[in-house]
Amino acid sequence: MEDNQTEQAVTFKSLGLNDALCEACEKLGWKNPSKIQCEALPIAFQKRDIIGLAETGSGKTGAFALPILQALLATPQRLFALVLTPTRELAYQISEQFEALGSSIGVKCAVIVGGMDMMSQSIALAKKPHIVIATPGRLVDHLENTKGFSLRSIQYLVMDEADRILNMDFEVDLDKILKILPPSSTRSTYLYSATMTKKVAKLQRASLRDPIKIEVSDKYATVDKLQQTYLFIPSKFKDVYLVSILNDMSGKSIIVFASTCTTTLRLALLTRNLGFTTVPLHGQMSQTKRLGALNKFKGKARSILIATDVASRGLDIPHVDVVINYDIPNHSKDYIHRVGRTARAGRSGKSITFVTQYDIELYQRIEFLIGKQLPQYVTQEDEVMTLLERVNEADRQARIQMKEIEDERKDHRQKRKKKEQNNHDDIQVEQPKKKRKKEFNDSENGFGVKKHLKKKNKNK
Ligand SMILES: Nc1ncnc2c1ncn2[C@@H]1O[C@H](COP(=O)(O)OP(=O)(O)OP(=O)(O)O)[C@@H](O)[C@H]1O
Repeated sequence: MEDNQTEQAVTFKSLGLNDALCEACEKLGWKNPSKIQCEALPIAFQKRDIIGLAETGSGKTGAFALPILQALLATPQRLFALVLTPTRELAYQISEQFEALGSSIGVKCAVIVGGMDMMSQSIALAKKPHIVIATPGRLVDHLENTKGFSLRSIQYLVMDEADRILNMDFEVDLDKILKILPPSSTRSTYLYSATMTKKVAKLQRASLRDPIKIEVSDKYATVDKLQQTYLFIPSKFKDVYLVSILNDMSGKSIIVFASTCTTTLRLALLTRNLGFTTVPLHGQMSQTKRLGALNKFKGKARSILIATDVASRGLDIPHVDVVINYDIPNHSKDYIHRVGRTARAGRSGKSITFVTQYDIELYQRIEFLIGKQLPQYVTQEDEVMTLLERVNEADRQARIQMKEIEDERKDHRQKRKKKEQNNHDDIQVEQPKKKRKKEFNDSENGFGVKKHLKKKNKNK
């Protein structure tokens, strides 16, 4: 983490971290603490509440995980800390980091997120892990329905991506969680994000106890090593420009952000029809498919990830070279998180934001938020336009594929409904056991695309 390292003199040890954890940092290749870690660790060791604001990819996870692990080692206790995150993928990632840092002290984590089996999560909770990492909705489900599960003993509460967690859409769940936690006077609370709300009322909901605010960079700064650009194009040519840029950047790892699940799927199909190795990630996919897609991208089996904002916060995939905002984000703060998926931990990266005739106001808000004007991404329009026909054809195919996938889904839903109805009618009569139909949602698209393509090829 070149840029985030402070002077050689500051080491994890000199900040007061114990030997086991210093060794764990070394094993991860963390030679020196990052700026946010330098600031946060001593304050956390004094048991103070923290509001931590630092740029994307600057090591905030370590800044809250290390003091929690150090305290756990001093006073071992089950159900010691709760970490709340807005997305499921981020919960898994945080758990991996806790486990990597805490491997020598045998720390046990449980990830409690939606879309995964409740029963196996209940079993994991019954084993009383040290750290629970959860998305708010599923945690509330367990608090209400899993017998014997309580968080009354936790000593630490972390809200990662805190401004998002404190947003309206998590309000009801968060209030329920806060009500059953021990009072703030008997626990430490940490709020971390790259963008923090200034609204005092929102922060008060987290019921912090005289918190110390740590800001290691200018407000809402984007990373220096990130080369940000925009591209002003007519809305109708977004696809062809996207394909042209993907062509130019072949071999690089790229995340493309789109605003809806439908566009994400369409772009994934369109680009695949043109031979790119693309994988989509959006909220309408099953959780298993979401994790599968992400792992393919992380493992470099796919070079392009096309995603909605489920991937905009927190995901740490060091090899991402480029972020393309195909659709401009509706909230300017999301821009900071999206482009922060590249240029992490001192590496460099590029971002290109498409700005159409409809996006000018939103774009100006982004420039205002980051406090700078960005240069235009340079392209040769005539060269780009040579691709137009092929891109339009790939799009036409993609739309047909989407329609067929949707029809297949509807058909599947109807069959399932009918089956349920039959089972209900014949409740007294034992049904012959049918072989369970292969899960419909069985491709990495989450919409059975592969199956559909196979069938099509057969018909050819
Ligand atoms: N002291 C360190 N030295 C070197 N690398 C580090 C250090 N601390 C963390 N890292 C690495 O930096 C990367 C980014 O860390 P992390 O995911 O915690 O960033 P973040 O600040 O939470 O970013 P975001 O705002 O996007 O969530 C990770 O790969 C992590 O392993």
